[in-house]
Amino acid sequence: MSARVLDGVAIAAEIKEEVGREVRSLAEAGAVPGLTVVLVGSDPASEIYVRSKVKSSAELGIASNLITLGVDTSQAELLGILQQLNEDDAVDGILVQLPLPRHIDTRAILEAVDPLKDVDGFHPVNVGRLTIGQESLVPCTPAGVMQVLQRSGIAVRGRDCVMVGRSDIVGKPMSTLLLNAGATVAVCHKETRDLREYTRRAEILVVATGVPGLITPDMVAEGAVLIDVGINRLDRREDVERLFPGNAAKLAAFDKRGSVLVGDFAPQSYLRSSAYTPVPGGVGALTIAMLMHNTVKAARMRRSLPTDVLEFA
Ligand SMILES: Nc1nc(=O)c2c([nH]1)NC[C@@H]1CN(c3ccc(C(=O)N[C@@H](CCC(=O)O)C(=O)O)cc3)C=[N+]21
Ligand SMILES: [Mg+2]
Repeated sequence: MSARVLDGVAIAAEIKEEVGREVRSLAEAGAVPGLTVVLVGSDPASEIYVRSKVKSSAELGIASNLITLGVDTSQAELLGILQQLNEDDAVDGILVQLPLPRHIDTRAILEAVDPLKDVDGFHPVNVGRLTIGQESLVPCTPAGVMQVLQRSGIAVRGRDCVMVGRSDIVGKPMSTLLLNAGATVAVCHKETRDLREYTRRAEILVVATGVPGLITPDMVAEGAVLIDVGINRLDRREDVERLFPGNAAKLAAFDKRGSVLVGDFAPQSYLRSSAYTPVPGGVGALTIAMLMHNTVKAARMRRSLPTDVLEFA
């Protein structure tokens, strides 16, 4: 069987186009959506992600603002800034880039964001609303996976789905979304005794562990749909050679840049699938598009405008 590549970049572009239209219609009504991203410290990966969030916002006409704070910013200072942003009527979406420095209590910060401005969907109110199937701001990466499935014509209702990874950011909300969509869902994690026994049953297998090459072909059912949420940067050539034996394209990419991005699936496992999301260019590409979508959705919710006019909620 030859597997279909699920093109995250193309799907993200389609969503961004829709969001751009929604931004223009809000702007015409005098309500330009605003997104503020808060970055504490100077982690190089975080800086890249944050810049690309700000750039995408600008492209779509969202008024974005980046607040960068020193690594030694206190929790109290950060809470003060969030309070100002909560009260600022020009701010529809607030995103505090993670990870935060160790001296800051991440949960306390996430809970200080107004749930109506919580475009990451990490506030307990949004987590709870998602769990009971009420309208909410949904975490961007799992929401992006649902869009990939839907826009690729892959049915979820009644299917056997396995989620590997139980993080609050991906695994838990992803399994909730699949469950709410009518799937049978098993959630596996580091303590799972026989991972393969579960993954081999999956018609849709979603993996978000951060372990490059964790899922090998023997763990994949023939014809399964594979969704790779892992983003791992390899910066040793021997690791690339081990995980991608004979893959000239990956090695060439490594030799050009000194590192490559790889997912949690060993590439040979794609050969058994009916469809899969590549890394890069799969699910990761959706994360920012969904952030843009959530910003528009937040802008509408806060003004009591209907959200069912959006392409999806
Ligand atoms: N509060 C918070 N919210 C987040 O949503 C958040 C965060 N903190 N911290 C870091 C992670 C990571 N993240 C990504 C954004 C874009 C790509 C992305 O565009 N990936 C592309 C390109 C990757 C590349 O080439 O570097 C791809 O996978 O194809 C990936 C990952 C958002 N995060
Ligand atoms: Mg996870």
